[in-house]
Amino acid sequence: MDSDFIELDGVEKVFDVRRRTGFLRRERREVRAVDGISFRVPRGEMVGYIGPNGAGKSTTIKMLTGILTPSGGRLRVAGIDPSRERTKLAHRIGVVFGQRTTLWWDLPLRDSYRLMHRMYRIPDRRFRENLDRCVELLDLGALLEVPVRQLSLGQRMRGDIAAALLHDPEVLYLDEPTIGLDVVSKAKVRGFLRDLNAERSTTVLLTTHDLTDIEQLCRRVMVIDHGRLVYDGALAGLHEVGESERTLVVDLERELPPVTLASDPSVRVVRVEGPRQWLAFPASVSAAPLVARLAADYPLVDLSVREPDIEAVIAKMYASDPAL
Ligand SMILES: Nc1ncnc2c1ncn2[C@@H]1O[C@H](COP(=O)(O)OP(=O)(O)OP(=O)(O)O)[C@@H](O)[C@H]1O
Repeated sequence: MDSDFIELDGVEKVFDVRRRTGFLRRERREVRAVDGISFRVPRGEMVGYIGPNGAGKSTTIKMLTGILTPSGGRLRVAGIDPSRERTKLAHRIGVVFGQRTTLWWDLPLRDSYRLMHRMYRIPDRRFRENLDRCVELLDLGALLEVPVRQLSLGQRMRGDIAAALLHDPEVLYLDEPTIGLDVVSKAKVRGFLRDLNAERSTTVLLTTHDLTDIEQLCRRVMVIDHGRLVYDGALAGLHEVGESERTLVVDLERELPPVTLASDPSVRVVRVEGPRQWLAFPASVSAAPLVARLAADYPLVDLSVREPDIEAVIAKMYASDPAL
């Protein structure tokens, strides 16, 4: 069905790992990196795909691009079997790996884009339009003549996202697109992805360790752990299952005793350092009314909200449901 753009049914990937255990002895071991995963992503949806280190996220993305062949199960992207028709699929997908670049290190950005223009055989007009749009929205104008190796991480990431979009892919796989970026660059990248999804209905699968990425971009999140899908639903639901907490970090005008919100007993001060206090509250609760009440009762100078980390949320999910 066309509306299900990505389809996985019982997909598995088993790696055969050989380890030296003695002078002539080798031990063979199977690593089940992906262990029977099924899900569907309709066209135009933006989905978070999260999990702890080694959970199987990159292996799934590599199977979705056709770099790896599944050991079992059925997988289709736009009706195509990625590992059998990798080249055909390449024209319809874009991939961004936050920790690696697809750009040519010694070439200016513009030359990398020219090479992609040829490689993907993008019609001239489409290439120019897409490049102009990315340059404008990702603020790349001043960077086009700069060799990639001289770009900052945030600039390089924006350059990589543009590179992945020059051929108008229908689906974009993003692996840690905001890793190591400062707050301003993160906001720029997130804003761009939101607009892209709204304007072009690009399907996006987003892997990240930053739950704020998910919160700001995805209505649906899938959690993978030990190669299995352990959650598929709204981020708020994940917080409820995991009983996770967010932290409000407030800077007061002066040192004060731990703040109290009589109307909200679920808020607890967990740390105090001079005029700075850390308040934990259930992640499923909106921060805005808490901030309003605090601002009414206390002399606030500054504040920020910290998301729980994914590992903590998943650990709590296990604690609350031993069947997992
Ligand atoms: N080529 C390979 N050969 C053997 N084992 C592998 C290979 N690639 C991945 N694995 C193993 O498969 C498991 C899943 O790895 P994967 O890279 O998919 O995890 P991940 O969720 O992307 O982790 P991270 O967040 O650390 O990137 C890990 O145990 C990893 O060691």
